Amino acid sequence: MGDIGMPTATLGGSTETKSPSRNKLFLGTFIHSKTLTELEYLHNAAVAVNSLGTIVAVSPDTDLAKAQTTILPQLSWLSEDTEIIVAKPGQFFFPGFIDTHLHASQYPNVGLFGNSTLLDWLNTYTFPLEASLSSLPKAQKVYSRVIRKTLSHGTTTAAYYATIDVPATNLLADLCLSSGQRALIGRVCMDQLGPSYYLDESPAESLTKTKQCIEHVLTKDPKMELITPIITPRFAPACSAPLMKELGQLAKETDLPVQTHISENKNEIALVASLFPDAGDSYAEVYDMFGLLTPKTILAHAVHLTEKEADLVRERRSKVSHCPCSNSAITSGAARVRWLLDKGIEVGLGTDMSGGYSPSVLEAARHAVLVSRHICMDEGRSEERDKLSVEEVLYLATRGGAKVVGMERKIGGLEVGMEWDVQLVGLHEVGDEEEEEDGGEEEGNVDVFGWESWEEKVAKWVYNGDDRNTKKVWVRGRLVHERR
Ligand SMILES: Nc1nc2[nH]cnc2c(=O)[nH]1
Ligand SMILES: [Zn+2]
Repeated sequence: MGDIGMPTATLGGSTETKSPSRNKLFLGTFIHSKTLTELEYLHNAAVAVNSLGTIVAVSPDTDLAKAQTTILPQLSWLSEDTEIIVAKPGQFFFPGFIDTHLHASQYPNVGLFGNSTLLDWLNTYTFPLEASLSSLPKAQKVYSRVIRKTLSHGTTTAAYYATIDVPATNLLADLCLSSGQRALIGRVCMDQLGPSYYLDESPAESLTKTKQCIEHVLTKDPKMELITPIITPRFAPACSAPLMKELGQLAKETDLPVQTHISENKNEIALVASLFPDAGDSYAEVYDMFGLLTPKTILAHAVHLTEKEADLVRERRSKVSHCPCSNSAITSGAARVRWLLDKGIEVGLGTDMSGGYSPSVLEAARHAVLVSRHICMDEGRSEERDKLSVEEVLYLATRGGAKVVGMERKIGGLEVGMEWDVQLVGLHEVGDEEEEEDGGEEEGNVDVFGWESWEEKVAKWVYNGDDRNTKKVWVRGRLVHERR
């Protein structure tokens, strides 16, 4: 595929992902998930990241002087060639968030959903906006902004839906490349249910256009170092059987990931049952019939799955993106995350903008905590373990998300061999006169008084933090956001 024929002065193409950068040494406190329930805290530690963005050393109890006499010689790095980044007291490095489900094209509509529910929300708010992004200047404006906004909230990897439009979808891929955000990019496939002005004309056309977008990404980032194409049947009601069959076949041939929605809303489920009577009232079975339940399939929502469906999802090793903000906003229901996890299904978090009202994975994490508490209350259960903890939702936002997008060996944690996709988080320490002279804006919403444990600081961040606490963000070792 060639270029898209519009002003793309900011686009860097494949060279961006390979641009030489310096070796870096990070010093300070590092926090990441050790297990689903446990965070690991490394204080006064040093992490060395090579010029390719890969972590090559993690050394606890190492200050700058020690790092200079131990780590750097071991790596044959010269001090003067190494960039040193030191976290201030109270700051900590944390893996970048992985948003396993969001619609880049819907970003202008965040917060706009009124009292709608899924099917009328799609017709009233969503399809008209998505269709309008066939205007490339408009797509450029929206996509540039959504990338900047999500990076500023610490999202280093995003599984994006674009629209049905090929040039605009390719533009989103180009902009992620030039901005340095790791992304899965999906052209939306839909050949039924939508309005006549926003539909693929036929299964064949949908397949051809999907292949064009895949080819575009593979031309720009042949090794999929930063961008991965993802096959994206919108959801079963919007895809004919022949289209889903073609897409299932494509997934098999290419071994690419797949993303779609499942069991989000009760009317949607009834619609699927009426459209696909052969699936025996099983939404999951519809996807399975067409080869779309693969180990690389991301299923957004899974709110109303039956026991049998969840078992099928587990058997196929497909993954679930939990989108609590969206499920509350458009009143879809409460997904039973503990139940999914107990079954052995991998779960990550999704903002699902703009069904979800916020670009922040941190917001999704705290909302996941609250939804899990509502599930306890609704079912009249009081078992502590039904509730998701701060540690658990941070796992879902990082390591869990990495498993959902199939990148658990690369991202989500801070081990040697992983890539440096990291955010530097800073909380406001009360009494820091210098900061108080800021006038408040940069202090953010989290006040730390000095007597909190690190576990308490992290909990305060999860419940009250926002983008003001995200001071810097790196992807593959490249600084992609800095709060000034
Ligand atoms: N939340 C959500 N669910 C969907 N189901 C089909 N399309 C969509 C969408 O754009 N958002
Ligand atoms: Zn969605």
